[in-house]
Amino acid sequence: MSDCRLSNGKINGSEGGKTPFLIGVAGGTASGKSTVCKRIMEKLGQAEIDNRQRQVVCISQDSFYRELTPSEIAKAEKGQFNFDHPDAFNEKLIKDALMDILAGKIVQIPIYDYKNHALKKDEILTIYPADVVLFEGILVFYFPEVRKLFHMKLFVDTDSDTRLARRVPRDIKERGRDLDQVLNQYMNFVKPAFEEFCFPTKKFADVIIPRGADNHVAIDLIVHHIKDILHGKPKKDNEFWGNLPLH
Ligand SMILES: Nc1ncnc2c1ncn2[C@@H]1O[C@H](COP(=O)(O)OP(=O)(O)O)[C@@H](O)[C@H]1O
Ligand SMILES: Nc1ccn([C@@H]2O[C@H](COP(=O)(O)O)[C@@H](O)[C@H]2O)c(=O)n1
Repeated sequence: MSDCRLSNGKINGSEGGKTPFLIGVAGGTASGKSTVCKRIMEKLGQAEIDNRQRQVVCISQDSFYRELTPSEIAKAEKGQFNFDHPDAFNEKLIKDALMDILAGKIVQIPIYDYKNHALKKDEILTIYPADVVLFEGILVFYFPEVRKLFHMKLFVDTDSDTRLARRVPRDIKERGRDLDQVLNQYMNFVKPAFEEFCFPTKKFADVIIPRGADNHVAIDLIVHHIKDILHGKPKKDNEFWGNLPLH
């Protein structure tokens, strides 16, 4: 394996492995994107499998937040930085990583630390060549150059009250925030950016999943489709799905 280190510490190595089926999973904050991906992996019996042996892996777009300047970090600590704007992400690194994954290379992805608004220094996720790669995040369909890389696009469509009701306790318990900070950030940045940048990308989805992980029918259908791919059935775009929302 030959390695090259990218600017955010990612190391990409050429393995000449298989080209995975790349699935994008978009949706608003706390819509259930990660939970949907987890359910898909569980139903495929992939959740407990060693990273190296996995046929299905999941990557978060949050691993590609760009590094902040000290003054931006100071703003972020007060809930005054816009993490929901496309400029908060490093589009080039997203594209490079996905292209490397599609080329069957071993790719190392940093893990994001929401408490410090930065990538973790001591933790990295190694993505070995897999059959299916899920890439989830609020703006995974926003950048055209990234969007065109997906073989299949899912949009998790959960109503905004439910999303806010989930985000508040999650950000307080898991992301080190207080109530005022979460609500101010939501009203000033998260909600307007969802309307301007995330929601309009729903039209690019092949499959819309209302209610997220509660939608067992949609998840079962997606899993069925992935199993067909893993068992070598042809993987043509929209072969099965058309452009139907799965109500
Ligand atoms: N169907 C569900 N029912 C109840 N809680 C849920 C459901 N889906 C997700 N959650 C919870 O909501 C929060 C956000 O879910 P998550 O999957 O992390 O969303 P996202 O990845 O879109 O931000 C988490 O605390 C998760 O446990
Ligand atoms: N330092 C950060 C980075 C991101 N966020 C928020 O995370 C949301 C995206 O993650 P989801 O799991 O909710 O999809 C996004 O809405 C950002 O506002 C943050 O608060 N702090």
